[in-house]
Amino acid sequence: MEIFKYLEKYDYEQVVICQDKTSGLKAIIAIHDTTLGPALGGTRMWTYASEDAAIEDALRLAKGMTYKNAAAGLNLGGGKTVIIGDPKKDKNEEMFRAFGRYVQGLNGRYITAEDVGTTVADMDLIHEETDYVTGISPAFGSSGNPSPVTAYGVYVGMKAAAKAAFGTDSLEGKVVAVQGVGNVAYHLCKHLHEEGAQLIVTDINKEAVQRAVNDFGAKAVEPDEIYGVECDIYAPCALGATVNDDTIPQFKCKVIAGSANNQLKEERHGDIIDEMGIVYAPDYVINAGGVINVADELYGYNAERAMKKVEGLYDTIEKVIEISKRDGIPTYKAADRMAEERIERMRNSRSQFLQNGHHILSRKK
Ligand SMILES: NC(=O)C1=CN([C@@H]2O[C@H](COP(=O)(O)OP(=O)(O)OC[C@H]3O[C@@H](n4cnc5c(N)ncnc54)[C@H](O)[C@@H]3O)[C@@H](O)[C@H]2O)C=CC1
Ligand SMILES: CC(C)CC(=O)C(=O)O
Repeated sequence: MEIFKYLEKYDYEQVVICQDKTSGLKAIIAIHDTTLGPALGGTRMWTYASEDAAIEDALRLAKGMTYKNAAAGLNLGGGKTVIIGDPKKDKNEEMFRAFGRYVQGLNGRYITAEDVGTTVADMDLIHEETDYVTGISPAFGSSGNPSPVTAYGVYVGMKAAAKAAFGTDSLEGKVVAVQGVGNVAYHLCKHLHEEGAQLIVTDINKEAVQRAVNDFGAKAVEPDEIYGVECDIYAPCALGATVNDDTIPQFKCKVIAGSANNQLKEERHGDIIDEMGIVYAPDYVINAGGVINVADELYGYNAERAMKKVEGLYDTIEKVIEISKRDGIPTYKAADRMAEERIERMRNSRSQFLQNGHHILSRKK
């Protein structure tokens, strides 16, 4: 990968490569844009096919966080970390402590949290080395695992998308095909089941599938069958890029709304599904519940306040759909426009000199 060419193309600020031989830590912290504030985004631990694939994932996810935080109205920029390794086998205490020291070294430019493959316990270890970590144990006055809150945000956002597609936001009787029934999707399935939706689920983890079958009466299908099942809504809740040239011709859904980051393999796939009349709830808008929740910790965590903001994702999805209709553009472009406009407004807003302790004047005292 020609890294500087890529960084320049999408205007990244910084990439930190972290290595700690003793613990086996190999991590990439990507900071995309801090116009709105410090970069907040989770840490993913995953086995990547190559180092290039890991770097590319970190970069794509970090940029997604810039847009997610901006669209969610947070005063935060976008960043993300990937740790290369198998979260089931390769974790150790020293690894997360070593990573915590790298985060501390960035002195608040980047704040981390959970993502795929990392847990509250991992965040607690990072917290031993730095305060720039969220989603730590509630015992520390923190918000804990963001997944149930992300799931609630996806649920309300799905209802808003359903309203645009079916004329009602009721999900009773709707068939929802859920790909990946992990941390977020298990809770999503619970909300959907309670509202009377019918669930079709898949996962590469057979136990996860069985749990959804037992708890919610879901119908299980094989991983490669999920795209073509008869359903009203496809909810991608595993990894990214599942809306692509191979899957689109199989889709029978009228709505795509799920928690996965980077659902469109390429932007043109967002154009194709739009032409097919599928209502797409842009990934980084609908899955912002978790980051909204952990970001609240920066003000002193208040669960009620955070949930109120997460409920607002219904209106945000409606707004994106409105912009899409008004401007005749696909929803993914409408979301980008909304996020970019906010960043631009803040970048261009008048700045007045403030004595903030960092200016040369403060050294004169
Ligand atoms: N946890 C959170 O609060 C947030 C998560 N997200 C995104 O939502 C997605 C899910 O996150 P989590 O539930 O936390 O992760 P998770 O790791 O708990 O769940 C993902 C599930 O997908 C399954 N999976 C992986 N590849 C698959 C495939 N090819 N076919 C079927 N199943 C497959 C895994 O076995 C796992 O059960 C990720 O893309 C994540 O980045 C986004 C925002 C916040
Ligand atoms: C708290 C998080 C789950 C933030 C994040 O990394 C994300 O929303 O993808």
